[in-house]
Amino acid sequence: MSTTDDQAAEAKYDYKADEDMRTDVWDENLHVGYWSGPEDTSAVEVATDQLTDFVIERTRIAAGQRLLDVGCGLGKPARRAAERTGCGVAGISDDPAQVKRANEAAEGAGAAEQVKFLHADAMEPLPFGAAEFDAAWAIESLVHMPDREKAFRNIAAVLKPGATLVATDFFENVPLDGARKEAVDAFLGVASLGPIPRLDDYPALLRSTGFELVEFLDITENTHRTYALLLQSLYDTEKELRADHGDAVFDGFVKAFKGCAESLVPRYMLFVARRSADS
Ligand SMILES: C[S@@+](CC[C@H](N)C(=O)[O-])C[C@H]1O[C@@H](n2cnc3c(N)ncnc32)[C@H](O)[C@@H]1O
Repeated sequence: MSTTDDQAAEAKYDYKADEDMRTDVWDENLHVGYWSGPEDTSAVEVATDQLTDFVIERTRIAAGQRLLDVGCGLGKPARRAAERTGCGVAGISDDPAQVKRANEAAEGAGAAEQVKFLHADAMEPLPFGAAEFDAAWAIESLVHMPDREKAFRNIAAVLKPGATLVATDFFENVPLDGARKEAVDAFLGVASLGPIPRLDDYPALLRSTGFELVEFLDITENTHRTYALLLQSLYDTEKELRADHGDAVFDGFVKAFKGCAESLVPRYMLFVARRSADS
């Protein structure tokens, strides 16, 4: 290592400034992969689509219905939902550059009529009418938001009563200490993520924001291979990454992904919730 661990831990990667690092190291799906078990050896682009498919199935969205994608990234999951189900999708991101890229990609795929992306912040009331959507999802975006309660209230306001919300999120089931705490702190710190919620708090959080929890799945073991693969990918492109982003950022990522790969943290969930009829 060319910097100390302390310097690496302090190095902050500018999450929004550089989309290309994430797509070069990983995929245009900006989320973890899903592997059905040890025998599933799918490559990253397949495994990340497998996670998207897992989410799509649970939205129960159908042709002609409208899906809200909260934290749409580069729009690959939304395009897949539209293609597989025939639904219309409105995606939002608080990053205008992402929105532009997502709309260009939808246009390129001939899906611009069916899939549209807008610049909007989920911490503010959303730019849609009441009860406009049949379903919503938030794939790995909640961990970027300072206040999940606000996000859920804003989403609830634009969903039909009985509509489905599916989300993936990180969580903590037991207080972390030692190597596991260090690994999670490094992971959150390197990309300014957090906070990570406690599992016990989740059902009440949903209830108080207009949802009922329908299904909860701990998919940590199905998704955790992500960190070892990310680490491998960092090493594969080490020279370019060090040149483009500096040693401190590179070393910070290595530390974070290595710690996670070795400690089975952070835990990762998928939940399905139903918009309450009376809120
Ligand atoms: C890890 S990426 C996931 C992107 C996409 N869901 C996917 O799976 O490919 C997180 C996304 O959440 C978005 N995001 C973070 N905070 C947000 C906020 N307050 N409002 C809207 N989008 C937000 C980011 O801009 C980014 O698009």
